[in-house]
Amino acid sequence: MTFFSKDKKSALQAIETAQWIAFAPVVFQATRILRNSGILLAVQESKSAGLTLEEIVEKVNLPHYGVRVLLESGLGIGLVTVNDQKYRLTKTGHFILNDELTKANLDFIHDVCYQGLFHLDKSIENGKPEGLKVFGEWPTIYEGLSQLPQHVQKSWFGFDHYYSDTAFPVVLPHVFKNGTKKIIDIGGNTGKWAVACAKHSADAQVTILDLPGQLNVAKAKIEQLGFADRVSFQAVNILDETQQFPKGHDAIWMSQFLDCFSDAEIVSILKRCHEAIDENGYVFILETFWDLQRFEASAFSLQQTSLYFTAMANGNSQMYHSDVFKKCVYEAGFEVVEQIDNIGVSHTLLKCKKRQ
Ligand SMILES: C[S@@+](CC[C@H](N)C(=O)[O-])C[C@H]1O[C@@H](n2cnc3c(N)ncnc32)[C@H](O)[C@@H]1O
Repeated sequence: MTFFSKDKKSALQAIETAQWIAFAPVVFQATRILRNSGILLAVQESKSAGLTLEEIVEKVNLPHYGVRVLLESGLGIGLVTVNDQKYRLTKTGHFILNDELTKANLDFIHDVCYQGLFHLDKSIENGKPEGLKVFGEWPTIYEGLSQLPQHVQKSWFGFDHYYSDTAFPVVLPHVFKNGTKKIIDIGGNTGKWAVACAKHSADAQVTILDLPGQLNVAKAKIEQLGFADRVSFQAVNILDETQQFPKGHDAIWMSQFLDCFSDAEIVSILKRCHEAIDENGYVFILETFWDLQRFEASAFSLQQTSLYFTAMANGNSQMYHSDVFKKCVYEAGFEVVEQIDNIGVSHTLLKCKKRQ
């Protein structure tokens, strides 16, 4: 990984970046409103002809002053250009408007994180998600997930599913290639992986472990899709170390799950996986590691996502560096026998076996 080993900016670029940081919340909110108000869409639809300020005001039905300040902000941000008083969309404006990844990230940051991030300093000091109190009094966001306001849930799931959805089809053949039939899915959430397994293999049997609130959602979905005879459920709070995992399964699957826990908690969970699985069993871990990304922008996104865990989720977990994570895998008694990088948007699959 060479992304972060050099200071690549000139002094001029550096002071410019410093201003982007100083004004980051303004840039963020102006961009969001330019998108949501229909201003960027109107400019996009005008194609190369472009639109004047007055024409945009007419199309979006907002005050002249408001549209003017937003468009001028959009010029500085680089979302639009202006020539002969006509505004046109830039490439960045195009991605803000049309790119699904950008939409998932932007909505997640606004709806789930924005207000709570004000408490990041206290979260760091206390090791607790102090920002979560903007939504309610839960120890972690996971206990509150099914009770969050509808639009917050929508953005949380939109973010979570955007990343895992693209990875699941790629990893299914790897998980099933050794004759795997019975799988435990820890942190199975809405049951997406269980459904994908049931569709992929007629023999697949999945046991979903999750908090009770999430299991209710998963159960309803699995029944609706007609897979109730292939999927079973066990309510657990994984942080309760006395709770053991069911035995007699070929594999344990954890996707975007262990990043919800601290280093010590990951070791504890994996040790219980070690007890539950026999010598020939595998533990499959699907994770996003910031040091294993192809693009600097992906590493950046994951590094910043870590602070969602700090301020909003649980105060002690993150998107890990793969070295830190693999140390936990080793400490729990496993070795990584296969590693597949660059799956979906940004995932790595770790296939782990008990160490001899
Ligand atoms: C980020 S989601 C991952 C969902 C899914 N595996 C995927 O790949 O999209 C994390 C899941 O872990 C569950 N979880 C978090 N803390 C937990 C706990 N203490 N005990 C059991 N499950 C927990 C959450 O309820 C949620 O379903």
